[in-house]
Amino acid sequence: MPRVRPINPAQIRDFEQAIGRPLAREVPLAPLTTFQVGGTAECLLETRGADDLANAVRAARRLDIDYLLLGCGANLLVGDRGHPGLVIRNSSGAINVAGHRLTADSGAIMYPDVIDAAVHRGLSGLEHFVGIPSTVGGALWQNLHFLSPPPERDRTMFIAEVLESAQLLTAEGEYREVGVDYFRFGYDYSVLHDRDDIVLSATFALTPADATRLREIMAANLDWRGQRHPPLGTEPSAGSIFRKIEGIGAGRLIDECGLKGLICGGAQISPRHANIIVNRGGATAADICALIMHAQQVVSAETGHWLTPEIGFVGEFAPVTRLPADTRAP
Ligand SMILES: NC(=O)C1=CN([C@@H]2O[C@H](COP(=O)(O)OP(=O)(O)OC[C@H]3O[C@@H](n4cnc5c(N)ncnc54)[C@H](OP(=O)(O)O)[C@@H]3O)[C@@H](O)[C@H]2O)C=CC1
Ligand SMILES: C=C(O[C@H]1[C@H](O)[C@@H](CO)O[C@H](OP(=O)(O)OP(=O)(O)OC[C@H]2O[C@@H](n3ccc(=O)[nH]c3=O)[C@H](O)[C@@H]2O)[C@@H]1NC(C)=O)C(=O)O
Repeated sequence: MPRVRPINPAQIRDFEQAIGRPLAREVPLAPLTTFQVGGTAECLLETRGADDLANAVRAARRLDIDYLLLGCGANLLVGDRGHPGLVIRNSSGAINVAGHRLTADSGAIMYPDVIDAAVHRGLSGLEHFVGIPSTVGGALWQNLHFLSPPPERDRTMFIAEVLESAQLLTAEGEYREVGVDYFRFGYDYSVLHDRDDIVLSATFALTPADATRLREIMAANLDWRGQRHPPLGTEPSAGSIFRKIEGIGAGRLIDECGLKGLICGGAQISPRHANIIVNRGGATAADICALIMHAQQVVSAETGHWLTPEIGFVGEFAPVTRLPADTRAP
């Protein structure tokens, strides 16, 4: 992973001048991620709307500042040495509904804010993604997905299916409205993985439906997740650590290798779902990396499958010094 170049005093001064307000300094990033892990951001800006986000990104690019665009921090592990550049926290959260179309800023929170706004008006298409931490921008980046409603639960539903258009600040610095094809969506993939485009807002084309039925689907999906995944409120995590292995299951492989419950410092392979690592309190990024590497080595040796991380690693990492102990806890 490329090193983050520290932001220098001249860049800070010029950036503050460009956006017209001071940056927050030495901001702990752990509380801004669902893992609750990681060091500090040298500088942090909270955006105040889609225009503000675009201005901030344009200024960072013009001044050659290394920046991280942070949504809910739900799919990231921040290194213990933090981010020595600029973190732009996307807090642009406007949501508008007109007819069956919902338009939201990219920093709007999918659940509860965006999903509730749709369901409240009896609009179907987003209710499947209840309980998954994500901003609208993060949802497009990873093609947010969940299983189709019960009783069938026979396919995976993707946010791409209801996306109509999005406003981007492109890698080339242009403002552009694009349709769904632009994103080349796949499983856990969009073109945003390979291009430095920034999503400013998105419009979803939804379908009128009975709000009671939508709420039933939401309740069933929350129940499904509650039974299988460790609760985020008490067991912080970043969801699935490793990419899906179609037809086999990354979680199943780790489970079959007997690694559930394995502890390293404050981190643990969840006893509930083997593809999720939880922060039991005081976990460091190094603890989590040690468990990731250990699971990769054991699963490779025992099954021949190589587990590829699905989460993003951001900032600067300290070396892994502590190895997983063969202690298990429920
Ligand atoms: N199914 C599940 O149970 C879970 C799913 N997830 C998924 O993880 C994602 C988490 O979203 P979120 O917390 O908001 O994202 P994060 O804050 O975790 O950011 C992840 C990456 O998304 C990219 N990104 C975020 N916002 C934008 C934007 N406006 N424009 C372009 N790229 C952007 C950035 O990539 P870059 O650095 O390349 O610019 C960033 O590094 C969701 O897609 C969610 O589906 C997470 C946990 C559980
Ligand atoms: C949690 C995430 O997404 C989830 C998403 O919520 C659900 C529902 O759509 O489907 C996927 O979970 P999953 O549990 O099916 O994925 P895997 O970890 O590969 O597990 C596959 C299968 O292995 C089995 N399994 C799982 C865990 C375990 O401890 N033991 C076990 O045997 C289960 O039968 C499971 O169904 C997504 N995970 C991945 C890696 O794609 C995330 O992206 O962070």
